[in-house]
Amino acid sequence: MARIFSHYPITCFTNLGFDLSSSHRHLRLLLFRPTFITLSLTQSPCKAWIRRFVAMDSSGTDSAKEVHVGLDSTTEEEYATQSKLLKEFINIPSIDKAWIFNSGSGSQAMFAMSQANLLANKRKKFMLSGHISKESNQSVNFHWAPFPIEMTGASAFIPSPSGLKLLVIRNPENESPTKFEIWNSSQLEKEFHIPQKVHGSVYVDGWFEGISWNSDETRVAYVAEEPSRPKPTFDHLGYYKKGNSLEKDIGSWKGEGDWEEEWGEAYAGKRQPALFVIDVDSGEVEPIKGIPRSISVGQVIWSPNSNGTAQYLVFAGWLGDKRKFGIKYCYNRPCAIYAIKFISDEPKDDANEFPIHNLTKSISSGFCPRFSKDGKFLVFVSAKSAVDSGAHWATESLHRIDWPSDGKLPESTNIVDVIQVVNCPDDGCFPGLYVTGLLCDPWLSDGHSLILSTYWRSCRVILSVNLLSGEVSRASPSDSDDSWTAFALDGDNIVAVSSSPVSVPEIKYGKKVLDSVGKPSWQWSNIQSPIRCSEKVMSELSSLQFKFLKVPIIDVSEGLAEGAKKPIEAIYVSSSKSKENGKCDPLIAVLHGGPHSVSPCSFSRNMAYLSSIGYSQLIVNYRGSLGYGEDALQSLPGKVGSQDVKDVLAAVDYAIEMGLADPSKITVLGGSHGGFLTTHLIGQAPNKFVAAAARNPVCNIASMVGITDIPDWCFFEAYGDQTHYTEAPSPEDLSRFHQISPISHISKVKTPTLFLLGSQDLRVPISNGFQYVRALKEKGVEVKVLVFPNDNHPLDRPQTDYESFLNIAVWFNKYCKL
Ligand SMILES: CC(=O)N[C@@H](C)C(=O)N[C@@H](C)C(=O)O
Repeated sequence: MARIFSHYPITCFTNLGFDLSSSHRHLRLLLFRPTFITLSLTQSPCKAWIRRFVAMDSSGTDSAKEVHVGLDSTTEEEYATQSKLLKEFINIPSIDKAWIFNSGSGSQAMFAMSQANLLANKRKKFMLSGHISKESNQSVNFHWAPFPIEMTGASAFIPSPSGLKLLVIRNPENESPTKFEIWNSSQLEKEFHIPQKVHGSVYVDGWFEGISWNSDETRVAYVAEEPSRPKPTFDHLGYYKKGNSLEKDIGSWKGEGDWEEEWGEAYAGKRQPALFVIDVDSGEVEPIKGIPRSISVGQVIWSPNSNGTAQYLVFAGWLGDKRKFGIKYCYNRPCAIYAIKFISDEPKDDANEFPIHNLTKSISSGFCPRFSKDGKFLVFVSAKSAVDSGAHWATESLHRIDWPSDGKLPESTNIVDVIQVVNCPDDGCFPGLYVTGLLCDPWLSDGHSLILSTYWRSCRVILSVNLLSGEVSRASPSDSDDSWTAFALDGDNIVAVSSSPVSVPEIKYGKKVLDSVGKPSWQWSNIQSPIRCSEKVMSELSSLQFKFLKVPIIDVSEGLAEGAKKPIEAIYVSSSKSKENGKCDPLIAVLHGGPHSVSPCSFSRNMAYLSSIGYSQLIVNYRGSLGYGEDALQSLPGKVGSQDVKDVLAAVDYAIEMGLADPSKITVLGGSHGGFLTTHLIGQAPNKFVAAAARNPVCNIASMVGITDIPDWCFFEAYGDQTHYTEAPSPEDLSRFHQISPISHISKVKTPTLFLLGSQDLRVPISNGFQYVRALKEKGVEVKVLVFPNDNHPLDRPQTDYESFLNIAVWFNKYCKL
């Protein structure tokens, strides 16, 4: 729940959504079904809240505004109406993961899905399974189980390679033990409780996360928080007690001890990721020794278990010895693939540590290791372009190491390039690799081709990559404008999910076929969707359409690399209904963060909701975005606040010229670097936008640099190289940071702006937004601020997400007069 600059909660969420239908004298909060609480506004906390809310909902001083009670009845009515529609969109589930199991009678699919639970402010997790049958006419049918099964409370599900066992991990919310459950096809076989003194929560963050069964299904290797480190203890007199312990003891108290670096945003309070192996029969947990503490371990897998050869644990390791910068969204943190020998029956004492091998010494980044099915190759992704340049994300490469058949690792490994960084893709050609990870088992039956999902311009596509030849071919349909993600393989067939801004995620089944020269392609069939939306949502979506706009760039400055001179891409989403007098709907310019990220052409509940209430969208992938090759991406650093702003303005002007936007009804919305652009645009183009909404925006890099978890980002994006970085910025640095920040254009701003801020944000700390807000208030610009006390950078907890987009809708409606 948000705070609107006050200590009093303003909204009450129910399983029905949000209702603030009150008269001027009473605020009515709708609780579970028939229960209403009527709070008299003469009661002090509520009154104080209303007073502050009004103050921030308008410009200037707050003194005289207190006579009004928060919202007028029309606005309240609007919140009530909007909340009902938004709730229908928010209810749409997501498909998060999938597994395929093969048995004699065909394949069985299991889908992990989730849905917002507003009241609990969590996502409800559930599992839906189905039988895949291939009909004689080549069509494919999924026979779904009648109902999904709720799985809330489970942090991870990891089926064993044979599909006969399922490991369920339940991380605790407090200092309780972590639970490991081993299920067979009909019941719980074993349950182990791993106390905090052994390790903390298992990492299930999609970054360090790695949970891997060995081939004979007797052990699981995984990454978990190392045990708590002992803290200094003081007795009741305050005297230091020798021999620190972890135990709590009446009559003594714990100090804090030495501060330790953490991995920044999203990792606050998380202890160092370390490697463990559990024996699934006895429950015995073995911490893997011999890995220096300077390496944060992640993404562990087992090496092939060939007869008589040594078995290794292979993992990615990030160096965090000197300084840990924020790692979330930051692929530029140096990392390598390591291997350490695992010998289970050796006596485990410290003398028996095995050396750790760095397999990727010759390049600055290696992660996501995967062994080919026959164990001959080890494949991994590299973000060396990001590490070497300093961009937080850049075009990636894919590499291969031939794994020694005798299990003896050589002193130095030969790394073969499979996919190289693409600088300037030819039109319509592969633009380079942009993956966040690989499937657990990405292999086709030929043993040397793998399936992956990557950004390709504004779309996500599925590729097949031949590891031997480096040939890359598109497995998802090349004539589709939707975004496609591979979820699992059923032999050589692909189970995927596709979506677009105007269509909810759908499951697709791609059957591999060979052409006359033996080249594979995939024939795609629709699978009856497990995602059912309300009729209202379906009808709203059916009246929407989208297309790609190719927008010529306006500043072809000298020295610009070839790939940075090409038109940028924007996705235009609009209603397909024809308008009276050919009038345009109001438009939202939608700007992603990063800046080295991308807005893919895929479904977003919130954005679909905004479309359904009558907004067109112009989703701009300005230069610097992923998916367009390295030249375009690297053209932005050193020019942020200028080149990216010009690109967005070019896209908006292009939409106006094409008759797609009414210049008097254009709004702008963005978060983080997208919020940097939003606040830049209202300063640099003060007459262009009638309203703006900024989510955790970067407003002043000069004040952010000292407190963000990624100060290196500030230098890199400001100067375009890594040479200027220092922990102690000079006055010249600060002056440059100020000059390229939205705050330097504050005097020109007039656009009413909504701010959505998370108090726990370590990436763009809340003070950055506040400073800008206060400066706007000082000038009398209309602002509204929602603060989410328990949210960090993404503002994506269900209640926060819901309240944010409800307010964005009402805010934009106010200025676009819908
Ligand atoms: C690298 C990074 O986190 N940059 C932030 C300023 C930002 O824009 N973040 C992106 C990823 C976001 O969308 O939040």
